Amino acid sequence: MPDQPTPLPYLIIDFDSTFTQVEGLDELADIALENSPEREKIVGQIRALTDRGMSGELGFAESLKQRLALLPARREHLPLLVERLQGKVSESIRRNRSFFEQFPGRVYIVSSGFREFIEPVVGEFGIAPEFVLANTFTFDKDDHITGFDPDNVLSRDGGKIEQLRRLHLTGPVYVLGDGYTDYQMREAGLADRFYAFTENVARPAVVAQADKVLPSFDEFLYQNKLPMSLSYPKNRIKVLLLENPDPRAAELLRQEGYQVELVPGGLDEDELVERIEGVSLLGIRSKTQVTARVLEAANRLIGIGAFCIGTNQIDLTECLKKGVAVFNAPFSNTRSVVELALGEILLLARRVPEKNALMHAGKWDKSAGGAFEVRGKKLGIVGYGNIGSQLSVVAEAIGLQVFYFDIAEKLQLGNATRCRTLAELLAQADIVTLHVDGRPENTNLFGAEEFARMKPGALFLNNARGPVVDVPALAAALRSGHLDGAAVDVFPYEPKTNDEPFESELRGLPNVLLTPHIGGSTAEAQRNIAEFVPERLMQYINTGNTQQSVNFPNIQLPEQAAHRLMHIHHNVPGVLAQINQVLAAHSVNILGQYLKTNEHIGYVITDVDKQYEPALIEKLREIEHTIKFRVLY
Ligand SMILES: NC(=O)C1=CN([C@@H]2O[C@H](COP(=O)(O)OP(=O)(O)OC[C@H]3O[C@@H](n4cnc5c(N)ncnc54)[C@H](O)[C@@H]3O)[C@@H](O)[C@H]2O)C=CC1
Ligand SMILES: O=C(O)CCC(=O)C(=O)O
Repeated sequence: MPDQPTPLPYLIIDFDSTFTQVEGLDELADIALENSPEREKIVGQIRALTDRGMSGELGFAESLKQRLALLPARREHLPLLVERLQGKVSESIRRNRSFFEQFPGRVYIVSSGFREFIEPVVGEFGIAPEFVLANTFTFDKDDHITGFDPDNVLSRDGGKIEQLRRLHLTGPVYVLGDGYTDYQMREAGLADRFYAFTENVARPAVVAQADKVLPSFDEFLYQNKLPMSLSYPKNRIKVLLLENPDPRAAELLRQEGYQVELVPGGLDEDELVERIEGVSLLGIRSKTQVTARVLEAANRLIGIGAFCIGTNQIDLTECLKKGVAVFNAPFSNTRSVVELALGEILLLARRVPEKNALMHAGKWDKSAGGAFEVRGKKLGIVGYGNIGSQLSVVAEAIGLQVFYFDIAEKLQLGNATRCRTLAELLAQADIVTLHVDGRPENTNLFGAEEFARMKPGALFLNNARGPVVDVPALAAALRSGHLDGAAVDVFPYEPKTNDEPFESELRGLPNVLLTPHIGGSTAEAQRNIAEFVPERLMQYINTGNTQQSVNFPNIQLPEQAAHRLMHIHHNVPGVLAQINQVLAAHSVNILGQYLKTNEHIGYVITDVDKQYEPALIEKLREIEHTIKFRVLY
């Protein structure tokens, strides 16, 4: 946050759809009509009248009169309404409650809504009744709401203007609101600025008149260098999402208040270099290469979300050196890949790819030649991680004997047999399936030599990564008849978009199933990923939690009523000591401190007393070997 607070101007804040997320009268109608068959219809009519009044399409007094005529509400409904509105205070206003408490006497609520429900809601924020200027209801002897007090200036057209005039405020006056009547105070020359508040509703006619548009109250505080609960407004955080992750991802990130931009398909290095400036969070899938050059151009990048398992497309070490945390979805699509592999094994064993092609060409070839049951056959799994081991379990359930080879020590599941070398596995497996990761050392893990070691007539599957297999060698093994079939989902080069043609030596070979990298492309997997990855990114931004980051030291942090400072530095001796010296020199009390390092960086989270001088932040930033420093809250 900028550190020099300016004197607070008078703030005139609207209530309905600004201070709260909703319109009070719409909610009152909803409550009053709870058991009425007409509820939906009447609430809809009231909403439409509210909108027409707010956008300036219908005179305000007329809109209010027509709404109240439709409203069958009673005094007893008001406490219910207040309770509902207290739960619907705008998010950014709610989180900055202490701001309102700090500046009594500077904030007025000027509303054409009703005092009966506004006062108790804003009162919780320290705004006293004399700073609430609003209409009042009239009631009949049976406590039905009959209308509004016509002597109240706010019930008339131009009422807010007259009300503000009567306040005789001296000094700058800023108006924050979502409606045309809020803008009119500025138009009448009574306010210095009109801020269109769009967190809940953005009315084009109102936005067009605004001096500034506020997607959140944090943005107002930030622009005016006023104290705020967040260190940085969320609406300033730009997210770039590539390769079409499930729409739920953008929805969650937008709900958080971030600006989200979507680019269908992937971007090549040059294109990404051009687009990455100003981006705080980048979301990709398996295609986009995040290289050192891209990271060099990424001047604001904080985190990368890989909406997939594999992260070999990202230069993880360079990310570390730039202080960029990377998160993936390590098991959201595991089951989908396993199901595809199992299906492929069964189809290849029955030569379905070949029979299917013949049938489509009008050829009836009923024969058992080359077809076999998988029961009792040996399945060799190379890479016994999440996918490999899950496949092991389901493959055993249909009678396959499982053998596996992994470079790491792995828990043996069910009756699976561990092979000590790849050669041992290849010599006995009837079907070989790859589930290794795409680390550079795995490039061409399978070439002519490995295929030659496989049993004649064996089947081969690659659902892992394209570069792991030497495709010309695989094609040769299939053409020669040494291998009986293959299923391949991943390729050394994959088209960037669905419009680009697919080229491969494997095209046209019999009993070869080719799929366009869809191992994880199921509704379930994509939805799981779209929830998992944004959650990790948001947690990192909000709390510094790096649990499950693929490159950062993993720290799971407790919640603390404090200021939280995040410091990422090159892993050299003495940085923690320097941080603590700076804190001590500013008499700041440390409430909690968490440090983890890896070979490249040190990651320190420090929770400190609420009170500190802005100069402290500058000093922490200046510490030698600092890569990134952020005040989280
Ligand atoms: N086709 C698709 O759409 C999808 C493909 N994948 C690919 O599948 C890979 C595996 O996924 P998970 O099982 O979740 O990863 P994982 O990290 O849990 O398992 C990978 C295993 O391979 C082992 N390994 C690495 N190199 C090896 C080698 N040379 N020889 C033997 N073992 C080796 C590792 O020790 C590890 O146990 C991912 O990295 C990704 O590349 C993942 C999801 C979808
Ligand atoms: O669905 C994708 O884009 C990639 C899936 C994949 O290969 C992975 O999760 O690693």
